[in-house]
Amino acid sequence: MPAETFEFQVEARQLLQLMIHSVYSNKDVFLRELVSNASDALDKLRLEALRDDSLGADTSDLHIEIETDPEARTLTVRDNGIGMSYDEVGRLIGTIANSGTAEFLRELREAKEKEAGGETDGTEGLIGQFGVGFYSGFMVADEMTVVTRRAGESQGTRWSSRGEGTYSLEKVDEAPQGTAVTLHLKPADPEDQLHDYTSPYTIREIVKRYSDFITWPIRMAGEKTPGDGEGDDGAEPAPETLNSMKALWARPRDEVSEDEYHELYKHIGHDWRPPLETIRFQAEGTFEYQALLFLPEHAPHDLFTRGYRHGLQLYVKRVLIMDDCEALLPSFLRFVKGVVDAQDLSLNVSREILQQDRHIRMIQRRLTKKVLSSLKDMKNREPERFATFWREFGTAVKEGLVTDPDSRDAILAVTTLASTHGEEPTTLHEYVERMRDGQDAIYYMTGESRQSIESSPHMEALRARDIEVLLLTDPVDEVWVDTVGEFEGRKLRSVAKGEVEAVPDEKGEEEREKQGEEYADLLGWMKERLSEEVKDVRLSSRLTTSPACVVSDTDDLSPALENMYRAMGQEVPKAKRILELNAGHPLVSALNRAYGEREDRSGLVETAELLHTLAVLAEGGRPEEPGRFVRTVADRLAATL
Ligand SMILES: Nc1ncnc2c1ncn2[C@@H]1O[C@H](COP(=O)(O)OP(=O)(O)OP(=O)(O)O)[C@@H](O)[C@H]1O
Repeated sequence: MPAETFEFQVEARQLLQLMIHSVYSNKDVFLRELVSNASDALDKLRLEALRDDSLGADTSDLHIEIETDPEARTLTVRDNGIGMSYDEVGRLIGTIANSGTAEFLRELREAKEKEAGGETDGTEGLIGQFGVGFYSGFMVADEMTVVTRRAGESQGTRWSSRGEGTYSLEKVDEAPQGTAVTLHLKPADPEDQLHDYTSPYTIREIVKRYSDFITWPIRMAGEKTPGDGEGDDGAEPAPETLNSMKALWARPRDEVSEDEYHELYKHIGHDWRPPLETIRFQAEGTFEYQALLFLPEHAPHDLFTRGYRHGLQLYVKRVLIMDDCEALLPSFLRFVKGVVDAQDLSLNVSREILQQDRHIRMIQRRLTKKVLSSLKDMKNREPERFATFWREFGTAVKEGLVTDPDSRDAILAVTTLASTHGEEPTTLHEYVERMRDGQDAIYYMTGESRQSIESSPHMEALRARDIEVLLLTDPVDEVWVDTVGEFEGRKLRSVAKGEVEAVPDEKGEEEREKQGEEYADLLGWMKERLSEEVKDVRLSSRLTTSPACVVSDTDDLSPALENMYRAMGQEVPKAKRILELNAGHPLVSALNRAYGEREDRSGLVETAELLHTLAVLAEGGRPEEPGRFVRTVADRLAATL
């Protein structure tokens, strides 16, 4: 079959351009990327062969091979791993399958826009910290060729491109199992950090620096020593293994450098940035295992989508037996990357069995504890770094308050929340320490944003009495405050639910009683008139400036929670709310007066309804009939002119 020419997908073309005209200072990392792909391909083959005996693949000597040819100026990275079928090559190499890459391009565009807008945050730094897999080969090569054959298939595929918008694909008969990527190297240019990648010395250095931990042998053909005479220079010198293949988690701690951990993280986490935190852990005794965990610095964009692939790599005595093993960590820690290497598990254990396994559950508990205690340490020692972590992953961690009662206290110890106390977030413990004498509850309010909560009428009384309120804006906050209920013996109370007693005030109480009598008739009448919308109308102890607000009964779901359950497909009856009036507001006192003086109260019905709608609007809700509300207000305003 003749070679066919195809165009790269638009994003892939953008990326190629970026690579070719790269201002990327460290070009050496292309080799790390190709070796990382080769290592993944070997892992995949071994896992597939383990599951499927009929695969017909050769797994006898899985390895990576680097071959250089100084005369032809080529470098080849070859593996005898899973390989790719004809269709896969087109799909995986011609397009950008990796969401992280698409995200990178988006960030890059934004940085460029900023740059154009005169902001200094340039693109150079961003490119400088990025590795983009296969395409990074074009930083050092003006042509790349891939010859690959998928394990178990008979025909191979040849892909080649000069990185200029098109690539060619053809089927080939003779191809060894696995993948060989050949780079036709650009001339070396040390000034541009373009080293001579045909030099064994350079290759040795780069592999040692970036890929030493790779668990497969990375071999390089031995250097031919100049023949010392006739006949003996034809023998192939033995290949040299460049990496130690030593699992980092099995090496003594003081022998592993920070950089080595970071390189491993980039490989398994498919991230181009170093991790925020590295956590090492070792369990001895009857069930031995080692764990090496990483907390990323940035949340992936799909962290909250259903199909998010998470989990750690599970090794048994240095052999990877499962990728994305979800059973090792609870779902609220799904962003954690890393490796667990256990001594006594069966090599072909299935996911289903793992979910039930007692030892795995034990590992999960220990790892969860360890991650949470590391977070507490980070919070105490490096508050800024912790703030970065919490901004990215706090929402996910708070899910654990609901789903994992055993971890609740440890999560509460690091949960930081916005509060009216100041700009800095606070823990619940710090809140309790600041509580005023006589204050018996921890007050919070949920809403869409800090601003909308702060301007809500529910906050007025607490502000007047100088009581701190937690400002909760994550949807998950609605749920955990309900589940957790109390902290250090203090109830968590919504300022938008039930009666707010803030600091009991004797004089206020007396006055309220007297007012209650004065308003009793109006309140009864309004309750009847508005019975479709509210279950009660009462005077408020929480308003100082707004005329009215709506609140929920202590045990009712808040409107946001109702909506959340509905969005999840659950049937929830609409809980009627309570309308509270501010007797100190001229509109309310005038309405009471008019109510007492007038025989015909039909004109007052509209005012009662308006008051209710204003209360709904004030907390960010929507009137039932916005059009009617607008007409009524407009008519009333017109009448005042
Ligand atoms: N040596 C190889 N053997 C088999 N498949 C490969 C090989 N190299 C690349 N691929 C396939 O091509 C895909 C794209 O590779 P690329 O390096 O561009 O991105 P990636 O490895 O998925 O992401 P990242 O580089 O961020 O880890 C890989 O996911 C893999 O499926």
